[in-house]
Parts: sequence; C-alpha cells; structure tokens
Amino acid sequence: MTIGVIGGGAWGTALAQVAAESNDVLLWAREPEVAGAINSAHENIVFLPGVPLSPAIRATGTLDDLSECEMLLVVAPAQHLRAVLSEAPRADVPLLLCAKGIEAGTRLLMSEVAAQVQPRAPIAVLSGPTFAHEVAARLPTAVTLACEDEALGRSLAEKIARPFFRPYLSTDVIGAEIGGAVKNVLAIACGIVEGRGLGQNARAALISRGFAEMTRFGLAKGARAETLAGLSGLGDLVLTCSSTSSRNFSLGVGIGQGRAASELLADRKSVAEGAFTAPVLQEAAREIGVEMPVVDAVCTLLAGRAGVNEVIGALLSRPIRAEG
Ligand SMILES: NC(=O)c1ccc[n+]([C@@H]2O[C@H](COP(=O)([O-])OP(=O)(O)OC[C@H]3O[C@@H](n4cnc5c(N)ncnc54)[C@H](O)[C@@H]3O)[C@@H](O)[C@H]2O)c1
Ligand SMILES: O=P(O)(O)OC[C@H](O)CO
Repeated sequence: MTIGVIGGGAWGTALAQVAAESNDVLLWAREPEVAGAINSAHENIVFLPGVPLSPAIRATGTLDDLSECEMLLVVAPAQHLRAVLSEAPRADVPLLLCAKGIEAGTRLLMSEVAAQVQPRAPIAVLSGPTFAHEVAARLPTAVTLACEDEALGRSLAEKIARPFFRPYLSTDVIGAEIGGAVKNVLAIACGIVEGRGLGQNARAALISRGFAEMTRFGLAKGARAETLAGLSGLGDLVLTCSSTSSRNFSLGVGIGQGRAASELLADRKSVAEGAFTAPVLQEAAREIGVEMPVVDAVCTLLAGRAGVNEVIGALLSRPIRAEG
C-alpha cells in the first residue's frame, strides 16, 4: 500500500521512515529543497539531517499527488494544519493526525479542524513520547493511537507498528490530543527552571503540578483520566520536560537564561508548538473556569510582560492549598 505523509519536518520524515519499512511512502514537503534532497540523496537535509532515508520514500511538492494514497499521516504543525489540509485532495481515506497543538483563534483541537476541512475522512490521532531522531534511529518507542472507531484504530495501528514502534490503542481522541498540546507548554516552563538553574526539585514539582493542570483541563474538556496518565499525557510530559532534545524545553532554557522569547522564536526553523498553544490554552482554560497557573506564567514570559524572577516569585507565593 502507499502511505501518504503530509509534512516534511523532522516528525513527518521519521514517521515516513517507519512506514517505509513495509509500504511505499509518498511525502509532501513544503520546501522544494527538502523534497529535492529526499528524492536525490535520500536525506532530509533541513529538518532531519544525517539520517539515511529509505528509497521507498518519494517526496513531492504537490499535494494533489497524494490523492491515490490509502491513508494519510498529517504532520504539518498545528497552526498550519487547516491551510494544508484545505489544499489537500478531498479524502475519504483515514487521516492519522500527528501534530500537537490547539488552533489559535478557534481554540479547536486538530481532530476538530480536520473534521471541518475534510468532513468525509475518518480521523485518528497519534501522540506520545517520541523524539523524531530516536524513532528514525529505530530506538524503542511507544505511542497512543486514538480513534473513536475501535476497528479502524486497530487496523491503522497494525499498518504502522514495527518491533521498535509500538502503538497502544485508545478511543479517547480528545484526551490524546489534550495531553500532547498541554505538555508542550509545560515543557517550556521546565526549560525556564533549567535555564535559571533552579534545580531538580523545582523541575519535579513543575512536572507534577503541571500534570495536575493538564488533568483539570483535560477532564473538564471530556478527556479520560487514564489517557492523561498514559503515553500521550504524562509519558510525553516526562520526556519533553527532561531533555534539551525538546524544542519546547530548549526554548524555555533560553528564556530562563534571560533572552527574549520573541528573539529566540525568530531564530528558529523548527517549530516549538508550546509557544503558539500557550495563549490559546490559557483562553480555553479561562473560558471554562479551569485554573492553570503554570500555563499563565509561561504566557506572561512568552509575551515579555514580566521578568523570570518576578513570575517565579509570584508562582511560589500563591496561597497554600490542598494538593488534590
Ligand atoms: N520533532 C519531533 O520529535 C516531534 C515528535 C512528535 C510530534 N511532533 C509534532 O509534529 C508536528 C510537526 O513538527 P516537526 O518536528 O515535524 O516540524 P519541524 O520543526 O521539524 O519542521 C517545521 C515544519 O513546519 C513546516 N512549516 C513551516 N511553515 C509552514 C507553513 N506556512 N505551512 C505549512 N507548513 C509549514 C515545515 O515545512 C516543516 O515541515 C508538530 O506539531 C510537533 O509538535 C514532533
Ligand atoms: O521537540 P518538542 O518539544 O516539539 O517535542 C517533540 C515531541 O513532541 C516529543 O514527544
């Protein structure tokens, strides 16, 4: 079968490499130099350099070329997903959504955006603790594959599973998406703590209190607790809050070291989704009356409305309260 991949960033390329172990893969890349190098040198020189890619991966710059694919992995960044999917051929094949974020303006999750622009396509979500370079190196990785239609979810999982790439099934699409979106914002917070030299205790406290925020928000939006505590929630939170391999964490490190978020973001070619999700998440949480102080703190720092010491001081001086 031919699997289509929409998005030639690091994650789209790593997933193409996984899928190419037993399928033909057609990857749409926005940048002509990315598509050119994949076809001529079997390497994504821009977003995943140094990884020799399977010759079973062909790249194209034309979305219409994906019209014959039997399933599509959608790996465009969250804020571009609507535009890219709108330009893609009308699909009634399954869309496996792999971006982690909430759309600015609409506050919609990726599955909700996809349902608006590709209403005939069955939708599933792939999320979890997955650094692209590790997956591309075939290091053991487990993910959540969420689909309301259990049988479809199982068949998609069977198509992409490999001995080193192990999907766990869920029917909680919203839960899988909320975990992936929220953890990116919390990873920025953990990076700030690292960049400021505030120690491991502070980071563990942030992961734990951040997980409490993710859970409050997720449950209020209809997510299931076990999904939030699983690979796509807590699992990804732990990964992303612990390593400079995370673009969100490393953005936070820069902010913690005193650099302006705007300057750090302007320097980047790769995406730090948490920077875009944070203000939308804050709006969404306020709308439903869910308190998210760590998310609020990240928003303040991203917008440059206060300094790091002031924001951390305010977090630490909140009234003493019950943990649960
Ligand atoms: N990299 C990872 O390890 C990883 C793992 C899991 C999930 N993800 C998620 O996958 C998604 C894609 O991330 P990535 O790491 O592949 O990206 P990346 O940072 O490697 O590359 C940036 C991507 O953004 C695309 N882009 C830039 N401007 C665009 C525009 N105007 N319209 C459409 N596309 C545009 C580029 O073509 C490129 O594909 C994100 O939501 C990310 O959170 C990434
Ligand atoms: O580099 P990040 O922070 O976008 O994290 C990548 C993946 O989402 C980790 O699961």
